[in-house]
Amino acid sequence: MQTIKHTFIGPIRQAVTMSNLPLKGALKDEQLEVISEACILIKNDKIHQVGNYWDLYPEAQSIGAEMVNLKGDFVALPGLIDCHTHICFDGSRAQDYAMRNSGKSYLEIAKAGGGIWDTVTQTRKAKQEKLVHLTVQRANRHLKDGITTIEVKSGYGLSVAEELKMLRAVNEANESTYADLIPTCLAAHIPPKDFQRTQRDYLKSISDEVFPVLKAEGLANRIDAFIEETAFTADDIHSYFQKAKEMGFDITVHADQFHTGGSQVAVSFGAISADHLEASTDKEIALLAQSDTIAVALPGASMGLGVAYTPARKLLDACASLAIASDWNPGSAPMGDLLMQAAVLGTFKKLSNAEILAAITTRAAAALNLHDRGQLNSGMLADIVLFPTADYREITYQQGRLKPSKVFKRGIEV
Ligand SMILES: N=CN[C@@H](CCC(=O)O)C(=O)O
Repeated sequence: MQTIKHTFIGPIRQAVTMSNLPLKGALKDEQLEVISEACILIKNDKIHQVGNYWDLYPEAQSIGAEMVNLKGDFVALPGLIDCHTHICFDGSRAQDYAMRNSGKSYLEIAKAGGGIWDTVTQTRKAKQEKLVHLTVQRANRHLKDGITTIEVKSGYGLSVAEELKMLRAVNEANESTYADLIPTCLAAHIPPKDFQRTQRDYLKSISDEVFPVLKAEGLANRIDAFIEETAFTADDIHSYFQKAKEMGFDITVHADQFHTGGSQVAVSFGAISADHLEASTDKEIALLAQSDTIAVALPGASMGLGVAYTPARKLLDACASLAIASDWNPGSAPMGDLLMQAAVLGTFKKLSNAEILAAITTRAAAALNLHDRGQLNSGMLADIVLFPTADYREITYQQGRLKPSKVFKRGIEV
């Protein structure tokens, strides 16, 4: 028989539940549900109740809940969610960064054989155990920052064996960190330079030989592709995505990073999300807004490359859904600080607190097709972050410098 454990956290000056918000469109801070003098009662790994501290205190005591008595002011948010990362990699691209800062563009470096291919070379040399270790280290750094769910892409393997090595490493890493790692197969990152036949032949080898293993071993439910000049065209990807859909995978797309075209592919395949969108124009914004595909802004890539931010304000005003992710990777986004990047995007694109916080909680959960997290609500996973402040607005105001003092993952303080 399973033992039941209750945990009672409080008093919390403000619990920002992120509940009852629309999935799409602009949000105002007044739409946030903020419970003052709040508490959270946890039952095993789930939230049992969120309410007033004094109302729930007697019940918590009577059922013998473990009391987490908070001293001082705290704001509670649902565990943050980073819905786009590439944290499974080996090596550094400090050299690329210096080259970019001295005038070479990301695409020029890629065309000259550097960029993503450089990381592929270094990641292929690493043993699976080393990738597990590096991924766990990075995931734990994120966890300290309050990020309890982290999507992790492959895409630095680019062969049947190496892509599987990466995805097995991500799954193994998931066993060694409290954070939940959500693996995505990005074998369609760029065409591998050492594959002797056509790009379509390469994609066919992945869909024939990798997709069935992903299903059989439960390694990933998500298939991603980079639609770009130096990567794959809409035509290249058509049968690849069709096969992925037939097999029941969720689709996500690296879209409109430098040139448009990717978001059209994402919408036509009913992708869960279209990520990047720095180059999206009004046409792509309208397309995304009319679809169920979530737009994911990656401000860390804009900062890493020194290019324009995703038109987040326009997307929200057009009634698209917007998530924000760190894109943490060794090339375009080496910083990996989700909260800082989301807050800064907010200042440049005039986003409300509600829009920024929804983009890294409930809307980010939707971008991963996860419906059990992202809100402080009965029945949701007990993924909870406590920031040492009395006013939730301090979290974005301090632009990432205010770090959580306590993080709970599935009811356990980590
Ligand atoms: N744009 C393509 N992929 C990654 C960058 C990966 C890299 O540069 O290593 C991104 O999401 O930004």
